[in-house]
Amino acid sequence: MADYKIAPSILSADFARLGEEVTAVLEAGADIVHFDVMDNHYVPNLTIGPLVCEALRKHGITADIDVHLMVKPVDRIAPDFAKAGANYITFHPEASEHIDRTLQLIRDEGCKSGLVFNPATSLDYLKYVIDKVDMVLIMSVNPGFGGQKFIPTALDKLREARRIIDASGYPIRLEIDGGIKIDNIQQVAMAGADTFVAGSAIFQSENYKTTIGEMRAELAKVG
Ligand SMILES: O=C(CO)[C@H](O)[C@H](O)COP(=O)(O)O
Repeated sequence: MADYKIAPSILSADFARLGEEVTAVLEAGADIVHFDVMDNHYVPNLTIGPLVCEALRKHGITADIDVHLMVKPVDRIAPDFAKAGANYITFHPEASEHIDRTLQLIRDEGCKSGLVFNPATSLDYLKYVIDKVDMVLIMSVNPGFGGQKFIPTALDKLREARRIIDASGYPIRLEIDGGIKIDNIQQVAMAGADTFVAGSAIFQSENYKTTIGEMRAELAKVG
């Protein structure tokens, strides 16, 4: 089977019990912690910052933390997340003044860097910086809120991103985020995704282990 990773988005967790919630999804079989950062400027919502990332590390979370920055500007805050224990830091190209510089800044801070593509954002942004990218994140909803419906045009974009990544020869992960459920995870894997962000589908389910197990069973059908 391909190296699939399931990344619960803590946006849908119970924030009053965040440490316990993250521990619970990891014990239930999740691979990566997806950490959504919103600034009420680039997106119309406000969430959490580096202090919370650091608190998760202090709580004993050792899994990779994948910080998705929905903030503008990017360069001022990215190093703070590196210091707080992030492993991946991804950002939206429209939110950075100098995309190449921001990617390099994240790598210089010791993290893996990535670009996030909104439903209407072209993958052209990848062309001249692909050597500095460790993750491509395709948004299958408009960013800002959990629990939205999957936008089907993301499937074509995933296929295009998969072609670009494979042609580049770089070991870049291809992540999908927004409206991912047990009943569509197989389809997005077939379109080329290898990393699956799921917020409401996991955190609003009765049993995290059963839900993650069912997601893995769907992925196993892809091979
Ligand atoms: O980045 C996000 C929203 O901007 C969230 O990660 C995403 O929407 C996950 O939530 P759900 O799985 O409930 O759609």
